[in-house]
Amino acid sequence: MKLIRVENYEEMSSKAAELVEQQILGNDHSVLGLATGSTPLGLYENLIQGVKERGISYRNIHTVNLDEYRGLAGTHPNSYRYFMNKKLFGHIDIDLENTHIPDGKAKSVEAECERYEALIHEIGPPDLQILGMGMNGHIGFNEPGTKEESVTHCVSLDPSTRNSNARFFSDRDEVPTHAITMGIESILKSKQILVLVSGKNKAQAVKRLLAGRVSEEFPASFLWKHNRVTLIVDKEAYSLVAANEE
Ligand SMILES: N[C@@H]1[C@@H](O)[C@H](O)[C@@H](COP(=O)(O)O)O[C@@H]1O
Repeated sequence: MKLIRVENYEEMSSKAAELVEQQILGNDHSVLGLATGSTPLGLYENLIQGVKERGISYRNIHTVNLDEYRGLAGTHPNSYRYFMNKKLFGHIDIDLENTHIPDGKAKSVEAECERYEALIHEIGPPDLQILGMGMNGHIGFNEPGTKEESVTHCVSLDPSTRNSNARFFSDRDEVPTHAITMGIESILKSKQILVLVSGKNKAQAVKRLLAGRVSEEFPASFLWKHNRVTLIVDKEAYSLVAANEE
């Protein structure tokens, strides 16, 4: 795992954008794996700037998102489809037809998971997958206990994840109880993975990740099984590791 230590959220976001744009400049037909949550927001702002100021084009780019809440339509303001359209896709020259996110409203969740997993393979595993990390080490919505062999599946969300994501909803009870997520195996198929972690509330998780012990109990630790992972971590998120080094 390649570690890039940066000062703060802004630096993490611009460094990440630099790496994403490098990928696009190297191959303008790249497949990007995208994430939601607060962490990649700064990255997306930088990517939007890249279109306006650096002439980056997404015309031939395809994207696959990691996950979607079960039960929310793409028009729901808390759905990840809505988030992606608002925060990124609506501001860049991407063809929306080339952007993929599981359908939270699909009638049959099993069929939707199968369709989505097949789609990832059809358009190719992402050349570059962006990941955030939950405080309990979840990646996508792969909660502790998820098997390494997991592909796209429906999960019951951990109470801690629902609590933490409640900040996006007007009421905690509105946070969906289930989600569709790419599995650990689906994520590890990506050619390259870029993990972004920022802030004090992730310091414990960064410490656990960098301890290097691979365990189902901490899903992000499976990233040690991939040979092209870059972790960009800011000072606060790295603080507990730094304290140990002193
Ligand atoms: N499903 C998403 C993840 O893809 C995200 O990486 C994580 C961290 O969120 P945040 O970046 O807001 O801390 O939790 C959410 O539940």
